[in-house]
Amino acid sequence: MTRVAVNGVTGQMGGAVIEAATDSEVVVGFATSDTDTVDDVPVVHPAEAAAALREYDVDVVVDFAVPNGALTVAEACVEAGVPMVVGTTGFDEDGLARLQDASEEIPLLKATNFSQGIQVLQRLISEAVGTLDDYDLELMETHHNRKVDAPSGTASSILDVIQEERDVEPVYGREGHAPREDDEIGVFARRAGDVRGEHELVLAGNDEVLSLSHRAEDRGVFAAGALDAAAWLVGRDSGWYEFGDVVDA
Ligand SMILES: NC(=O)C1=CN([C@@H]2O[C@H](COP(=O)(O)OP(=O)(O)OC[C@H]3O[C@@H](n4cnc5c(N)ncnc54)[C@H](OP(=O)(O)O)[C@@H]3O)[C@@H](O)[C@H]2O)C=CC1
Ligand SMILES: O=C(O)C1=N[C@H](C(=O)O)C[C@H](O)C1
Repeated sequence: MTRVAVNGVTGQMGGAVIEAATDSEVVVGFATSDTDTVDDVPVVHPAEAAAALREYDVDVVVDFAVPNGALTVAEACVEAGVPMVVGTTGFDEDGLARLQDASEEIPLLKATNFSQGIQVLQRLISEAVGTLDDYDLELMETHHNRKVDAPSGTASSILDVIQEERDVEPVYGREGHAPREDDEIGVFARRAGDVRGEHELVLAGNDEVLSLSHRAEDRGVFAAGALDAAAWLVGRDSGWYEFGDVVDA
């Protein structure tokens, strides 16, 4: 069985990963709060992560935490020579560059969304935006009221896919008094209740509206995808990998 360490083990996704780990074993977790165990998994402070990776003979780290915490543990993975799957979202440019640096030393797979449906949605969006090349585009996402980063990592990735096809300028949370420009894309983030994650792209023009959307119904879908990615990553060469590499394999 693959021996997994979970960064952010006390969080919503940390719990989902422990629950989904049936073909692998979660042997240790990292979090900053003063907690000894989560579901019998020992919890270690991220500052001690490198030693814990060796002590618990960890094969791979699965991370769903916060950007600073992910970067601390990425450095520990480099020190201990352990591959890392990064699910945390909301990195700034400097954080992304530090992850890239880590990927020169260890196999590192980063995805803003570990559901297979989002992989397919991104391909459909690429085709639709390329084909309906003069339609207005508007991107919406909805998440639970505890989510701290906006727009979601997934929405940012979808925007990247769109910008590969069209030169559009994002307008975040439009307000005020101004005509819509042809080259703009409205991007909207809603936070309410316990919504697991909804993303929708609307394409409108020529007397029609096309809507492409995805809804995650349980965090288990992300946890299962991340664990698949973790098992796939063990034994790979150092480098930067994406979830598409796993799904297409
Ligand atoms: N890629 C994907 O498919 C998905 C990505 N996500 C992303 O995963 C991340 C976590 O989401 P979620 O579980 O809902 O969030 P939570 O707030 O529930 O959990 C965050 C976790 O991070 C821990 N944490 C905080 N600071 C640090 C630190 N410095 N080092 C290590 N751990 C730390 C918290 O514990 P403590 O306070 O005890 O340290 C907690 O365990 C978010 O960025 C979210 O966007 C979520 C779902 C799917
Ligand atoms: O915080 C979440 O919950 C989620 N975060 C990811 C994101 O920012 O896109 C993935 C998913 O939508 C759930």
